[in-house]
Parts: sequence; C-alpha cells; structure tokens
Amino acid sequence: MTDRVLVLNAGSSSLKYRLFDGTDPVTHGLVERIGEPGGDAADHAAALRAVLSGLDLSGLAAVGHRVVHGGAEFTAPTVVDDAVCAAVRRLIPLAPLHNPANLAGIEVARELLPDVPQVAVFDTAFHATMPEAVASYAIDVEVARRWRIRRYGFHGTSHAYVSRRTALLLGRPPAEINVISLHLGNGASACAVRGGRSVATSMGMSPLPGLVMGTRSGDIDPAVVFHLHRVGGLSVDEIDDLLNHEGGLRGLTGENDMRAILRRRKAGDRAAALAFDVYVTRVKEYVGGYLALLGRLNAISFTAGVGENSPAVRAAALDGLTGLGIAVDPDRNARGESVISPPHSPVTVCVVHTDEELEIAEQARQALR
Ligand SMILES: Nc1ncnc2c1ncn2[C@@H]1O[C@H](COP(=O)(O)OP(=O)(O)O)[C@@H](O)[C@H]1O
Ligand SMILES: CC(=O)OP(=O)(O)O
Ligand SMILES: [Mg+2]
Repeated sequence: MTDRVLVLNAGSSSLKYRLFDGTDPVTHGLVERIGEPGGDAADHAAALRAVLSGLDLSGLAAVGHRVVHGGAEFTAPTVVDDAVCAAVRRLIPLAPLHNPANLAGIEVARELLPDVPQVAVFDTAFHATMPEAVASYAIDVEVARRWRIRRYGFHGTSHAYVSRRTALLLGRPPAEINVISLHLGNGASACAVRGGRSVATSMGMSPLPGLVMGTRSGDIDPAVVFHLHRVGGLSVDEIDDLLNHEGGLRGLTGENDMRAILRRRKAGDRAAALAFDVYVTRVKEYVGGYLALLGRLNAISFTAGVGENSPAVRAAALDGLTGLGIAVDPDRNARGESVISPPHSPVTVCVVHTDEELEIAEQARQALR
C-alpha cells in the first residue's frame, strides 16, 4: 500500500500542486496566469488536466485540496462528496476571490480521478476554536445570523503547522505553550494560539482585514467605504477592487512585492519608507493585542515569504518591546536562524518555514483514517 497524496492549491489565477510519498515531496509545480491572455491554461479545468496527464498517479491514496472558506460548517478536514461541493459553492459569496478556484479544482479532480478520495482542508477550520467574544462583530445579531457575518479567520493550515513546529523548537508539547504566529506572505495574518488552539486571528469574515498585505489594505475604518461611495462616487465593485487588489503595499507604493519596498527604502524612497513603517506598525499592534489576550506568551513565530526572509521586517515589527520580554538578536536575525531572540529571553522569537502543502497532505490522510 503506497502512501501517495496529491495536494492542490488552486488560487484565483494559479494552480500549485505537490505530490507526496509519505512526507517526501516527489514532484511539484505551478500553473500561472490561468484564464489570462497568453497564460498557461484557459481555465482551472484545463490546467488540472495538463498537470494530471504529466504525473504518475499510480497508488494515489488521496487528493488534498486547500479550500479557503469553510464557513461555520467545516471545522475539520472533510472527505468530499456532492454535499461538500454544494456547501463550498454556497460559501463563494464570503470568499469570492478564493472559493471558486478551490471548487473548480475539486470538481475536475473528482471527474478525472473518480476512484481516489478527495479531501477538503479548510483555511478557516483551525480558527473554529476562537471564543465567541473574539468571533462576534458588534452588529445587529439578527443581521449577523442571517448573513453569516462573523470572524472566521484564514491561513489556519499554516498557523496550525507553524505553532506545532514552534513547540518542537521549544522542546515542549503544543498544549503547554502560547504562541503568536505571524504569517507574512502575499496575504498576511496574525494568530494567537493558546495550548495548540487558535483563540484570535486578524482576518475576519473575509481575508481582507488585519495586517497590511501585498495588495489588500488590512484594517480600515468601514466608513471609508460609505465615504468613497457617497462622496467619492465610486461603485461598490470599484471600492472592492481598491481595497483587495490596489491596496496594501501596492496602494502605498505602486508595488506589492516587499523586496521592492525594501530596496526602494534603502535608496531613500519616502513612499517605500512609509509603507514599511505602516506594515511593521500594524504587525506590532497585533502582537501587543495578542500578548494581552494570551496573558502569558512563550513564543512569536515569523513565517511565509516576508516573515521567513526579511530580517528588517522582523526587527522593526518587534522593536522596542524589551519591556514586554520580547527582543530580537541582530546577528541571529541577520543569519536567519530558527531562534532569533537572545539567549534566556522570556519570549522565544522564531523563524519557521511554513509548509501548507505538507500539512494538507497530513490532514488528508488523517481524514481518511
Ligand atoms: N528575501 C525576501 N525579502 C523580503 N520579502 C520577500 C523575500 N522573498 C519573498 N518575499 C516576499 O514574500 C511574498 C510572497 O510570500 P509567499 O508566502 O510566497 O506568498 P503566497 O504563498 O501567499 O503567494 C512576496 O510578495 C515577497 O514580497
Ligand atoms: C486566505 C488568504 O489570504 O490566502 P492567500 O494568502 O493565499 O491569498
Ligand atoms: Mg499564501
């Protein structure tokens, strides 16, 4: 019996895949600019067909799918059937950028691999343990119930994996430690993890609020939306685009890649310097808030493209927090060591490589056990 699992991560215009044999990655790839003129594939179905035709899929135990929004329904990895597909489709209004692509990936994989179990692994699932006081928005309860408005949170697969890796680094069981996990990639979110369970996270009903991201604004005053509509004359779709695609680092500088911001900042570019400051200040606000929520903190872990690769962001985001037991050792940080706090710090600051695909493969296997 082989233990091969194919993991699919279908984004709005891309398809990432990784084939595992046990925990060993056998092969991986990326189809980009799906549906765009001159792109690699006309749609997700075509992309997946091309991917599958090039892989040896003998003895495949499961296909694991990243699904971004699982609403309140899905709190664990779930073997896909027609009802699960229908539920993922019903949730599209809550994650219009992500769920349609995730669903397309599931439907094509079911069609092409009808005898292989498909498992959906939800970004929201890890946050199902958040207390109501954190998950609830202070709006009319009937309106909230009817339209399923609450904080769901995302990147849960990454926060779960990273908080467990952090426990390993500390040499302690996850149940004994409190961690703040900072997933700083294209999308970015913070998560407070108490004893292995999510108790707060910075994204909300959608993946728009919280930290500053590549193209997403993160937190803003919701009245900005009314103002831009009523006074600025922008349509709701235009405002959606402004906040989701033209905001964040791109809104502040014209570029969404943190590497470009860091280069320009070094060269004295004021817009880039401000964008950097806005970005790290937001991270710091969440670190402080989550420290208070947790009461006791063992570790802070940086992960994803920016978190794993930028000593400047890590240092600035935690600058001035020694009074709270949080410090970054400049040499360890510059070398990108897995522990970057000074020896004997009350709070261990870590750099952890996140591996959402590996975690999805593991969870897919668990769902089938
Ligand atoms: N060396 C680096 N320094 C700073 N930022 C980096 C570096 N390498 C990658 N990044 C940032 O990481 C981001 C992508 O993060 P990643 O986790 O790969 O994103 P995603 O998986 O969400 O597409 C890029 O936008 C880039 O700005
Ligand atoms: C939910 C989310 O923001 O995902 P990503 O970072 O892949 O855009
Ligand atoms: Mg990501």
